[in-house]
Amino acid sequence: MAGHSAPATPILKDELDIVIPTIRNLDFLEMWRPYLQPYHLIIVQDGDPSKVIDVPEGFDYELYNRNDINRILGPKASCISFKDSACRCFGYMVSKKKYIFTIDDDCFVAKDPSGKEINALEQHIKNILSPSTPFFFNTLYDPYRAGADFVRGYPFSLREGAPTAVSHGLWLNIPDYDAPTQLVKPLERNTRYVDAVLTIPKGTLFPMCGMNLTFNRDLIGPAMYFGLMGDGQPIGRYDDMWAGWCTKVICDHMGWGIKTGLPYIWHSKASNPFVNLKKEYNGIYWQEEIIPFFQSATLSKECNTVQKCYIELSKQVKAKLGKVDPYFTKLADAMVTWIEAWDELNPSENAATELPPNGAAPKK
Ligand SMILES: O=c1ccn([C@@H]2O[C@H](COP(=O)(O)OP(=O)(O)O[C@H]3O[C@@H](CO)[C@H](O)[C@H]3O)[C@@H](O)[C@H]2O)c(=O)[nH]1
Ligand SMILES: [Mn+2]
Repeated sequence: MAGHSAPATPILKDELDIVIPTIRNLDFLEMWRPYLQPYHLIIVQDGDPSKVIDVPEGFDYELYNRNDINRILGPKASCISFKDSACRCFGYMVSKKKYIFTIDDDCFVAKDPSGKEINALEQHIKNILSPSTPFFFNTLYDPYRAGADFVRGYPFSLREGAPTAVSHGLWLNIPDYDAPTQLVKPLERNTRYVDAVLTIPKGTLFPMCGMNLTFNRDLIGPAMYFGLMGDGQPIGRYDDMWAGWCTKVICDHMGWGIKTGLPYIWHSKASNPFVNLKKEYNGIYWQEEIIPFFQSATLSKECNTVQKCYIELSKQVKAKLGKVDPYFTKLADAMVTWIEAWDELNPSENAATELPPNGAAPKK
């Protein structure tokens, strides 16, 4: 019949997995159904493995609980956190897809100022498929976005941009504040919708939040280790931060970009600030040492794969942060275990992205 074309295949349908850590339930997926149903879900069930997590009808998924993680990784399961959202990184490891979108189970579809629902995954895909500009700041924000461009004075030699490794989305309603800020501003809600996507400049760290995040797994997957947190650990709620700091140092070294801004999700649930303070206390104190460590971290040109960069970083963590607290020695060892487990589960990807001899950013 004229005029009727087959429904368009959702972009990256077979190249992207959606990773969801959960200790609750997955009812939130009902609101996301129009946007996420075509994609494969990897659900990482935290906490009691005997609890049954119901997945809404019609979603294509695989679900892993702690028994599965222990069975699949054996002793290497020690690097995967228990009773902390950091467990989500197991989903990154078992995925076989090029891209990952990870979202928390208390994040819902937000609306833009016009009242239109935001398809967060669609915006993440636009971000991750278009280049970044880490080497020279474009004052009109994302130059690759329709209706924008590079401004006068922007070097033409840099307008090809760099491969985008990470797309970091934001949150309306409950902002991702630390416990002290939550305690002094319990009623604060983020109502400000900023219509922008920015590349985080090379040499600048940022606080990566894991609740609305997409990354190119083929490029940066091995660096996305959400560090040892939760049960048995002296720190919590710094898993995504740790991954973000390692990832940014490695992206800067490899010549890749990280974007932040659109898309927004609606974050519905404020976790308990007092519980969070107990989890975060050491992190708030230690980060005054951690940040200078990452700001001064250097990687040699022999570090031409993400795995090699990560192992080198783990050695520096042990040497320099091990003095701050024995936890960092344990974390450095867990970083190595993570890479060993990653390479064991992803043997074909071991020939990871290597920087060509001239050091130019690899094309992927
Ligand atoms: O022990 C746990 C606790 C939670 N989860 C799952 O992880 C996400 C985030 O949990 P929650 O929404 O309760 O926590 P927030 O404080 O809002 O999360 C922010 O802090 C980061 C934690 O490091 C998180 O990425 C940020 O968004 C939910 O899906 C819980 O079900 C868990 O698996 N295990
Ligand atoms: Mn939350």
